[in-house]
Amino acid sequence: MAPGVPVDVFSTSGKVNRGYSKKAYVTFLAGNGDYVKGVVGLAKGLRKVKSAYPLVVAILPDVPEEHREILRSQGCIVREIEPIYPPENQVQFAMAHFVINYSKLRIWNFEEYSKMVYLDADIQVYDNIDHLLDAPDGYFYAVMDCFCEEIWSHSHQYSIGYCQQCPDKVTWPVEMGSPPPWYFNAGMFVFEPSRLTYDSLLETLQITPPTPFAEQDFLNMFFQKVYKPIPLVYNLVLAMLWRHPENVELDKVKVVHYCAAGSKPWRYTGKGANMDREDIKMLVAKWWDIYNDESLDVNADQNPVPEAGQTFSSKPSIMASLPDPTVSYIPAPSAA
Ligand SMILES: O=c1ccn([C@@H]2O[C@H](COP(=O)(O)OP(=O)(O)O[C@H]3O[C@H](CO)[C@H](O)[C@H](O)[C@H]3O)[C@@H](O)[C@H]2O)c(=O)[nH]1
Ligand SMILES: O[C@H]1[C@H](O)[C@@H](O)[C@H](O)[C@@H](O)[C@H]1O
Repeated sequence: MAPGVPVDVFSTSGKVNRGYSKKAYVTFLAGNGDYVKGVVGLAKGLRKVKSAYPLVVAILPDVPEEHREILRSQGCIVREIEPIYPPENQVQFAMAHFVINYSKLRIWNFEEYSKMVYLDADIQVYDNIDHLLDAPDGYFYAVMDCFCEEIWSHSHQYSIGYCQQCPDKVTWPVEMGSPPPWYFNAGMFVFEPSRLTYDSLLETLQITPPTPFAEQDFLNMFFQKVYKPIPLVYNLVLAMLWRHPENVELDKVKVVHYCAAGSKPWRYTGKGANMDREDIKMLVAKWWDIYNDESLDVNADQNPVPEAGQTFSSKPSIMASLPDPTVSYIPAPSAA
């Protein structure tokens, strides 16, 4: 199969899943801010699509007990993890708000699970995707990213207008060598926890300079050889709606990633570039329908779901101790 062509995960002739098979979804939560709402929404979304697997929440120590209790009452398995930082004195090279995401690497240590689907807290699942947990072992499955938003302005791709979503529109200049490897968005991926991989990830991180998209760049580099792109219905990065509408069939999308600036449903005001689009308004309303649906609560009468508009401090306390970026970014290894 040509590289970069999303695979049908069931027809792949890779290694077959064997052995014990405890499987789960996993997400990540840091700080005492409002991302807990995202996790609550996700837990309810998974319940709505009748997922057969639990949602594990890997939380940093700065998540308050009150929020942990909200998650437990929503049926989540709460697992505290220690933060991971990139090598000392180099945090200023990553985008400050993404540095905390290196901690996601701890989920490779959840060895009691044979396979997991990782989902960011700003993701919602609108269709059952349990079948991803039956994909052949030995690969890292994720959806290819789009380089067209300004947040990519540090990259060569952005500067020449190249995007892997439409590689024939602006082709990769021959004088720049081979085109960069396929690059995935790390808000959603399918992986196998493993102590060996975990140790190797942490060791490699120690000798890898941080880059703008933090763990996302790092995972792209680390799993480059075993990466299998899967169709974008498994992680619709919202910018695809206005950057590559020809690639999107919205009614078929199973997983929506509210990662575009201003699109987090629980912070959505309608202001900002593209935020007044009808499709965005519809997707934000769809997220709220699930979040507010009391029939999806585990114990509807005992559930302290945060109220809409409830205020939270927005910066994880662990990040408060990190310096803001002061120097220009090192381009990502595989996105540069
Ligand atoms: O205060 C915070 C900030 C982030 N998060 C967690 O970290 C995830 C990623 O953060 P954002 O959703 O704010 O960022 P993006 O969606 O823009 O992030 C994208 O780029 C990041 C680069 O670090 C990661 O790879 C991430 O998975 C990918 O979707 C969140 O969903 C959430 O699970 C928190 O819990 N609290
Ligand atoms: O990989 C990046 C990252 O996830 C950003 O946070 C998001 O805003 C971009 O759209 C995406 O391309």
